[in-house]
Amino acid sequence: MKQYLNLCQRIVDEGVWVENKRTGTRCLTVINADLEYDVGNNKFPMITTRKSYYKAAIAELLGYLRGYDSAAQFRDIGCKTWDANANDNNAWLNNPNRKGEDDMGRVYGVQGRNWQRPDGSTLDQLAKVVNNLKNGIDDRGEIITFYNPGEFELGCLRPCMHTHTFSLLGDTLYLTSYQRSCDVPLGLNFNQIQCFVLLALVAQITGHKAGKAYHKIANAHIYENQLPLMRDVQLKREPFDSPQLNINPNIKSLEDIETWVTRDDFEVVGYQCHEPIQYPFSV
Ligand SMILES: Nc1nc(=O)c2c([nH]1)NC[C@@H]1CN(c3ccc(C(=O)N[C@@H](CCC(=O)O)C(=O)O)cc3)CN21
Ligand SMILES: O=c1ccn([C@H]2C[C@H](O)[C@@H](COP(=O)(O)O)O2)c(=O)[nH]1
Repeated sequence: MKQYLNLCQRIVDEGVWVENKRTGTRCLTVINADLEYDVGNNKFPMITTRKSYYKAAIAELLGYLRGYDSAAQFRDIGCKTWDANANDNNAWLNNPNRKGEDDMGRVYGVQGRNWQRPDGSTLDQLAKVVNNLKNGIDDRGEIITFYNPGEFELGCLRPCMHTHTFSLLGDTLYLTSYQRSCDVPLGLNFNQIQCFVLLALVAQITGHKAGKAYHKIANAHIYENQLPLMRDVQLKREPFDSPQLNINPNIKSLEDIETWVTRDDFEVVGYQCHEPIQYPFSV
């Protein structure tokens, strides 16, 4: 939690104002942040200086792992975070590739599970990585990337946390995740949880111990309309100790994740937090 607050404070102290055309709201911005999460010792990186809706963050990750392409699918599993980008952004509403209400297009999990090859066949990046890791193989390219510049115009938003690299050292699995753009008050609260859960889940279904998850962010920002709440409210609070995350031990395969796992297979114990803060969201 301290590393999160340090990043927030760094943006407040050293950030530079950058105009943003897509949302029309300028952002206080820093470049480069390195965060790490101790998954092996189950220190769940949930924000404690405000209430964190961790189940929605986990549901969003489950949707990515299943290759969802519609905000309605995300809503059905308990996550409303894609409603605005699918239905309220003018550039996407006017894009002829949008297939109607709730369509997100070829973003995130679509690329992860259904990457299109030039010959028309598709590639399942996640299945390849899980199969290799299950067999103790790390070919130094156990990478899942959602970043497909050739198909940006087919999706509502370019992926933010775009690439995940898994590494095996003996029987311990590590994760390095890359993020190009980070809304620190809103998005990072979700992204920290997702890095942690992605490593914990993949370690569980491939039969390895989880080590650390490393999270590398290029552009980390606070939108101008979020700044007073961050600077004058959230940053004035003292954090509590990290809680722990219990994952249903019956989750044993990628197929389990695809078929029956829900956000209720994840339970946090020992979570103490301050009052909720509702940050404005820029579409
Ligand atoms: N401007 C912006 N920031 C983001 O963080 C973001 C996007 N856009 N677009 C794509 C996804 C959607 N994400 C979101 C969207 C909404 C919340 C949000 O409203 N969170 C609230 C409540 C969540 C709930 O009740 O389930 C929060 O207080 O954390 C979080 C992440 C992350 N991404
Ligand atoms: O997982 C996510 C998804 C999105 N974000 C934030 C980062 C930016 O504030 C916006 C995306 O806007 P771009 O103009 O495409 O950079 O969404 C996030 O923090 N985490």
